[in-house]
Amino acid sequence: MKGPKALNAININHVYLADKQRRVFSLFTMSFIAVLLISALVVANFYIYAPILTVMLIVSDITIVTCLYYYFRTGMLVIITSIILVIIALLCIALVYTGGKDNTALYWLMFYPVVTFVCLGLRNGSLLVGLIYVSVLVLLYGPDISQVHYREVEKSRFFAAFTVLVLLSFISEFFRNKSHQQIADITLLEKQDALTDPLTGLANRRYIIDYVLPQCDKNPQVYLPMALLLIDLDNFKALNDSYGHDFGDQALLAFSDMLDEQLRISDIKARFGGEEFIVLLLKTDIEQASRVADKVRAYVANKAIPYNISQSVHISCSIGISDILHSSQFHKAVKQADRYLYKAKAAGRNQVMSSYHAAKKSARQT
Ligand SMILES: Nc1nc2c(ncn2[C@@H]2O[C@H](COP(=O)(O)OP(=O)(O)OP(=O)(O)O)[C@@H](O)[C@H]2O)c(=O)[nH]1
Repeated sequence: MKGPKALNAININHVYLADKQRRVFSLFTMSFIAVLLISALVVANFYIYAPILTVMLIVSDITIVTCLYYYFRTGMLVIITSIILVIIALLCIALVYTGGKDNTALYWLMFYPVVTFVCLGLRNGSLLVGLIYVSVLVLLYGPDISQVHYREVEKSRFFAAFTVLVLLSFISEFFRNKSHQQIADITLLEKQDALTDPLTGLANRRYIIDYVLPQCDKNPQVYLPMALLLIDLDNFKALNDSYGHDFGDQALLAFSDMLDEQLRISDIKARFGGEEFIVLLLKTDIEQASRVADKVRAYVANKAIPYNISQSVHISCSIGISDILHSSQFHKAVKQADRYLYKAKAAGRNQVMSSYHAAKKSARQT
């Protein structure tokens, strides 16, 4: 069995969108509380705090609100969250330096690791939490530069509690992130499975209906005009009867490789069922598609498929072509291509039939 090579377009954006919503919601909740607290600090302690700290608090408030405004305009979640959390980290460090109101600064730090891991994830969160952890460690136990002196017992109790909190926040984010990734992987695999032919790894009918046509509707300039090739392997029953069902499977696999070898990566190749395939040639008209189909037909007919060490087998295919000028024409186009395919079979198989071939034939006759 081959991998789902044709299905790169499948995405699981909804899984990532849910995670983004979680982060956005956390960012706004955190920012709302931060702005409220900072404003309350400014108002309540206007005469107590040093003017520099008051100015810092006001500037921080304004910067946080401006950042949120820019998030609405640009959607740059990680950068804006990082800026806001750096501002809050600097404020926390300044609070520890000054002691805050009645030396309560250390208590406010307790929120920081939880909020930072939730909003920024494991990697960026670890950087910022590490920064604040080291800064506070230096302020409390390093050179005596702080404006306040915390009691030894207060410092050691704070550090024990803070360290446990940092570790728990890290562990919980680590496992949340891991399970989120596993859910994303499983969702992607399930989605690919549902849209893939298990034998050839090509797309299936559902992929065309559920993915290609809606995409074609959204971005017609990328897809249209589109040519539809309905391809059926010739005398496949006889091949199965002569060489066995396993070799029949091998021939289907070899045929899907031939499609890959002959067509562009951007062309959509799907197994429609049994020994019938559909190829959608993007931005291709009937004349170009007829040439491509002739090339594929000749290639398939000439390529030998090894049966055993001494023997190989040739297969052939018949192709009917139609064109699609709007995604709504798909089902009609399949029926039209099927009519041409029937003509190709009736004309002796190993043939391509399309309106272009029909026009050429009648031009030759006149
Ligand atoms: N090995 C194998 N055979 C399959 C598979 N799917 C369908 N078939 C066989 O393909 C054969 C198709 O036979 P028919 O529909 O009579 O067509 P045909 O023999 O190719 O004849 P024409 O299409 O008229 O050239 C059937 O015998 C199916 O059993 C598959 O996945 N593997």
